[in-house]
Amino acid sequence: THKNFFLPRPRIGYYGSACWNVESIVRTVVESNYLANPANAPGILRMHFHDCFVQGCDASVLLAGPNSERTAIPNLSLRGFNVIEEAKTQLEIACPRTVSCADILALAARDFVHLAGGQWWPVPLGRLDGRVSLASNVILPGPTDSVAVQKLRFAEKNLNTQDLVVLAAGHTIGTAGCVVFRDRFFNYDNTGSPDPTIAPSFVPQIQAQCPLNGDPATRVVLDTGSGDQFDTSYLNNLRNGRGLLESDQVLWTNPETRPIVERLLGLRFPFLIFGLEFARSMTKMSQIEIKMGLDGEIRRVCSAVN
Ligand code: HEM
Ligand SMILES: [Ca+2]
Ligand SMILES: [Ca+2]
Repeated sequence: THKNFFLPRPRIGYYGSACWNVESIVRTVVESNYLANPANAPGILRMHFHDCFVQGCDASVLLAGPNSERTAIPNLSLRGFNVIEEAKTQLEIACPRTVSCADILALAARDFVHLAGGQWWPVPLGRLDGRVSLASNVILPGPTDSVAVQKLRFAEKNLNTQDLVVLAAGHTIGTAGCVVFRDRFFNYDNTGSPDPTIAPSFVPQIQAQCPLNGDPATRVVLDTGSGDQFDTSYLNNLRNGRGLLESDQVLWTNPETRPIVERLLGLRFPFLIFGLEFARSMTKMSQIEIKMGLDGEIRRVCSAVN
């Protein structure tokens, strides 16, 4: 509609001489934190997703305090807040009150994906930080959601079915806690048996890592065999019935999403190149409901409003 014409949009090179080295400062902080702990890569990628899906990409997820988004169940296992705060501290020295936490998070997610072996892409900048963060606003797709529900969550953010499949493949890195998927491997939907869509050999493998009497916080890689490489292995695992979450595996069983997985794997024409599509869909996701103009602020610290 005509209204979209006036929506402010972030752009490449937004900070210009106001903070000419913003990208290299973020990159350096990301590199040192990746070396210190590669788990920061999935941590920050997921944090960026959880930020953008709730009140837009405005760093609302970073605000601390009672009833903030951080206290909502899906956000309790977020990690890497220290990385964003470290970059912010350095940027406040180099270019005070200039670079938003929302932009830092978008850049850091891109840099971590690249360091983990994924595609690099340019990130338009100019997001402002939001002033509101409420746990009650946190509505995210869940690990037992059907494709229909996942599609709905993404459509609400103007992301299509291909974006859903491509972005879910962000699960090519990182881990999930046993509590999130254990039922699926022991007692799926109270059937007393595992989910029949799981590859038979995969069942005992996960059962051994997440025994019923074990610690529900134990973490298991989402992409078996390639948990720290940003590659297409996750998609191949779906094809082989080795998706960890139900929300992952249904992307293969569903007749609408499966052809997208096949195209990304080069099994069906027209082929899609995962790295390029991931960059494209991330560029869309990282511009959800951006605040510019009078809508927000540049925080001094990322955990609190000014
Ligand atoms: C499509 C719907 C999605 C669902 C249902 C979903 C669900 C989940 C769940 C349940 C976990 C495990 C959390 C835990 O146990 O700590 C997880 C982890 C993760 N998710 Fe998603 N997710 C979705 C989409 C995405 C998207 C779009 C991205 C990013 C592009 C993403 C990136 C990640 C990453 C990187 C991890 C690993 C986090 C870590 O190791 O710290 N997810 N997701
Ligand atoms: Ca947000
Ligand atoms: Ca992988």
